[in-house]
Amino acid sequence: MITAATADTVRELERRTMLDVGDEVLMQRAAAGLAAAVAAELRRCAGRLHGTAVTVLVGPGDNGGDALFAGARLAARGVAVRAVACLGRPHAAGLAALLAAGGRLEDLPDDGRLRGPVTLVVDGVLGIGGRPGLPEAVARLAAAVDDAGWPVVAVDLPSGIDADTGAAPGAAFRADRTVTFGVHKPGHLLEPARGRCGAVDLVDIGLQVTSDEDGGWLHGLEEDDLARAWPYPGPASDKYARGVVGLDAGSDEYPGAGVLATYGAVHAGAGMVRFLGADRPADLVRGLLPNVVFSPGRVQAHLLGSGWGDRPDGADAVAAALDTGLPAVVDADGLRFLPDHLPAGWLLTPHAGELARLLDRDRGWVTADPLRAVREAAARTGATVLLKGASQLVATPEHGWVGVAVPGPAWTAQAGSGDVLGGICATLLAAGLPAWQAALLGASVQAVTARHHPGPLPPHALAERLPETLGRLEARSRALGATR
Ligand SMILES: NC(=O)C1=CN([C@@H]2O[C@H](COP(=O)(O)OP(=O)(O)OC[C@H]3O[C@@H](n4cnc5c(N)ncnc54)[C@H](OP(=O)(O)O)[C@@H]3O)[C@@H](O)[C@H]2O)[C@@H](O)CC1
Ligand SMILES: [K+]
Repeated sequence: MITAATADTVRELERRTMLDVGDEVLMQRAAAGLAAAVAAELRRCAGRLHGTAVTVLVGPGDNGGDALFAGARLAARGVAVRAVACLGRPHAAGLAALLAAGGRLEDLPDDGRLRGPVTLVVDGVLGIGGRPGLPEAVARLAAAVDDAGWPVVAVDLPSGIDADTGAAPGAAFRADRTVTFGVHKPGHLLEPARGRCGAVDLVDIGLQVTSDEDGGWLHGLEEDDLARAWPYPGPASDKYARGVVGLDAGSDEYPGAGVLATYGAVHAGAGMVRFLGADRPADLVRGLLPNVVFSPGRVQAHLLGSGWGDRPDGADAVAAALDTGLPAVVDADGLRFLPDHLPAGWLLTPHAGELARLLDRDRGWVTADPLRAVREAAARTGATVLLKGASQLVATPEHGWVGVAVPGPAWTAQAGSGDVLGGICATLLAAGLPAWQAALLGASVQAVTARHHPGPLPPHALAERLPETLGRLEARSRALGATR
């Protein structure tokens, strides 16, 4: 699990730690970790440290201070280090340390082009104190560094991104490796910023990262977390332990959504699937999946809404499902028929456009800060909300942190993926998982399956590969259990 905290929370953690150790110590710890990471990167790309040339781009704050102190450590080991002052006046003590170690300082060239030998670039322009975007001259430099193809190590985060939201609304650096300190930031987990970070190293600087009760925290699932948490059936599991799902998805106009949701539920390991939707999708499902049942009866969770279109009795169907007291997934068209308040055991699975409609906002408001949007949706509806997209976020009234599913390849963003995902999540609800966990595991298992298969695969074909993924994850969970 990757834990991330917003800039304000990080500053509070730092403030508390500084009371114990003093303010210089944290920066020296950060610089030592950064220098070690840059040295490892130099060995990887040049095979040595001595005789390599590192250009350290620095801004006016402590992010530049980290970079300058790290540069001093590298200079002391035979690396030719020059700092380029990109914004304002560089951190005084850091600059003094670099100059004393034999490094030098240059101004930002007017044309944004770096001259002289460059083995690697360190981006220490802006850190958590940075506003998103870069002044024009620095933006030109970032583009030139990108074009030149030099390896880039970012200090804390690639300058120009928004640390707290993962947005990159203007120019920003692109790193091969990002070295962060104490705790990850949301920008390391959330697209599009995540895509600019490269590999992320976390350096321990002694912050006490204990509380995750307030609203500033994110937890990013990794594949091993998914392997540990998936509810694999045991030898004694009957169909009710594995979960009986009632699917009311698809319509005569959009039958495919019903078929895809059923593929998701069946291949995620539902004990039994009752298909309770319209006739046309029911006929298609009957022809494809003979294990599905079509009569009403006992279920443990509902799926409503995928492919409903303009269904006249949509509100009645949602109200009837609420009356059962069972958990439910509400997807797509079903989201238009919600009452004012829902239980936290209900899971809403909108994409950005649907979430915007749900909150009476425009889509841009959601995409500018998906974290804020998913939190607001959970608070307003009372339900758990999975916001689908490049980063899949889960917020619930049950706790303050937001979950981020394992990221998948971009090709999974295709029509029908959400229908399959609805079926997977409904199966996990039926197996007894809380809605937030069903959402995180469901979105993650779909992403992990896609990661392990060369795509693009159509959503039903990806669903058919879920059992293979689950087999691999179960073996992994046994291996993890054995080494615990
Ligand atoms: N705190 C700690 O204990 C530790 C912190 N550590 C390190 O400190 C980093 C945070 O340092 P920081 O707070 O000094 O902020 P940082 O991002 O370097 O620069 C802010 C300056 O940039 C300016 N500015 C901002 N945006 C701009 C823009 N778009 N365009 C132009 N200018 C812009 C801004 O100007 P202003 O907002 O005042 O106008 C201000 O002058 C953190 O990421 C980590 O690396 C580690 O050492 C571990 C211990
Ligand atoms: K940076």
